[in-house]
Amino acid sequence: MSHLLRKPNKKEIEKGVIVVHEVTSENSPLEYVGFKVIDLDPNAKYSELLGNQECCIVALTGKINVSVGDENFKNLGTRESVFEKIPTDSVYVSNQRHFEVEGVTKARVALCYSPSERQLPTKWIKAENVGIEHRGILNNKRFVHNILPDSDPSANSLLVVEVFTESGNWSSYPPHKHDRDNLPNESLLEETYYHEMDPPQGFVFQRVYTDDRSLDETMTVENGDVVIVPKGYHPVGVPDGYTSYYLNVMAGPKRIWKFYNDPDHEWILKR
Ligand SMILES: O=C[C@H](O)[C@@H](O)[C@H](O)CC(=O)O
Repeated sequence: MSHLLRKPNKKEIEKGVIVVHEVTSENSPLEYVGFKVIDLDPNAKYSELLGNQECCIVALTGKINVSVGDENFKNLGTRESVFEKIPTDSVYVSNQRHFEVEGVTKARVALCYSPSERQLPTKWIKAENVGIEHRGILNNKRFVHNILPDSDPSANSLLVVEVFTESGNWSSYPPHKHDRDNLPNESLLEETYYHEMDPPQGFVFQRVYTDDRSLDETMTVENGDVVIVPKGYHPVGVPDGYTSYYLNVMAGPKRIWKFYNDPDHEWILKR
């Protein structure tokens, strides 16, 4: 199995709190991006004191209460399944802050991390304020919920977006990369993909590759898997009959999303 592919690895760290994924700089090739998926039973609590990291808490499914210091956000979350295709609530938490997430219902929560040394205000990113963007034509159509885009100055280095790709379409396509700190042509952003499939027995193919093919991994990615993108192009193809969801976390030395398309495939944009 590719070293970039992570299957769910559930660990109950305390009653009703299950860590499904944990990607860190210690257990991955990533230096900037960290990522966790947590399942919470009703009334179960997960808490953390952040060091020099910021965190975006995404209510993937179910309802949660979030407290950050003396700020409390109640009944966050808008959906029982990501495939309701409606934006959800998130909370931005800055460095050196303590947060707690409590399950109101059974809930799945994504914790998206990146470096932060300049403490910023805690922010409830309300579902109704999440920008929706339709991209692509023909079989390259997908739509995006921009949870924490680079146009939102609420974070120091973190970018968070969720992407829906319908049956028979491709996304993160034409293949693009952002692995060079070379603005204005390209920014350097590491990335993680948290994937879900509808129906759940589905799969997508994701390739992660570099121009010199020193890295060239093509993965069969299933429901609940995580793909790590330290560098390179990273297209996703969705088989007929299935809908793909993924949550992207990106971070790097500069909080700008400027990607570079693979010249071999950029022609498809000119159809
Ligand atoms: O770089 C960002 C990720 O590859 C995805 O968020 C991608 O941009 C989604 C898409 O536009 O197809």
